[in-house]
Amino acid sequence: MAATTPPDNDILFSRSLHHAHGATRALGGVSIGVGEGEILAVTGPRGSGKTTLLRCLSGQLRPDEGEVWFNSGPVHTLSTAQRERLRLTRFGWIGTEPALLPELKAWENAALPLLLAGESRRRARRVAAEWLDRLDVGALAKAAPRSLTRAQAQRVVIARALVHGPAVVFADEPTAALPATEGAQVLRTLVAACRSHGVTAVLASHLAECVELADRSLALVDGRPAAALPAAAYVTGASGASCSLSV
Ligand SMILES: Nc1ncnc2c1ncn2[C@@H]1O[C@H](COP(=O)(O)OP(=O)(O)OP(=O)(O)O)[C@@H](O)[C@H]1O
Repeated sequence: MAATTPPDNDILFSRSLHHAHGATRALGGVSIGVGEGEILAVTGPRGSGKTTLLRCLSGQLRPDEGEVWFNSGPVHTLSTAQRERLRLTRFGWIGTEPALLPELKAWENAALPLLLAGESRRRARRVAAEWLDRLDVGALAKAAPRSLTRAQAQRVVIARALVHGPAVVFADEPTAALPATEGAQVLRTLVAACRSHGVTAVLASHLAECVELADRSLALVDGRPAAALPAAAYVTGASGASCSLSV
């Protein structure tokens, strides 16, 4: 049966996502729509399925069942190579650990998506330097990753996730490996950068501040939206809007 296309106003959309890692169920049916330029916080306790959801939405993982749509095109039916290309050109990814290539300088790490896309080194360096400036680590452009603090390195990772003008950025607990104060600052910088450039963001985070900064939030429990939980356990965003979701 042909899949029905998702609503036009959602840049990212999933329908009834199910996924298991071996015998462990990670997602038990998650349907969600994210509008262009929206910031969505995904919350939930350890093991609730946040990482698996972000990996399915970003095309890293093909769900066992269900659909993922980006820009009205199906992601779940793409080949591995097509999904890799989509990730490289239209998405940005920020993991928990600030993973940088140790043999490259900070600016080269930040410029990687542009260099891989065949941009000239000169232009890639200029654009990467602009992003490092915006993220308050411009002075560290020539630094080796080993000389950076974890918070500085994560800012370089954020620059790398945004440097190629992605449509959607996914961040999986981007501040969990950072000291609390620095983590909150990095999160605020990330959200501000997405907002000022109209980038849609899906942020998994345990920080209450993430929910406050986001437009909407989705709480997961055992791989399912926690819509049935009491209001106090299901926090909505600053706008007061809860996420459009169904199971
Ligand atoms: N590679 C894997 N192999 C086996 N089980 C896995 C794997 N990855 C995740 N799981 C299990 O799937 C469930 C969902 O995990 P997931 O990492 O998506 O949740 P999470 O909310 O991101 O958790 P955390 O906050 O700890 O990162 C958990 O029960 C987890 O143990």
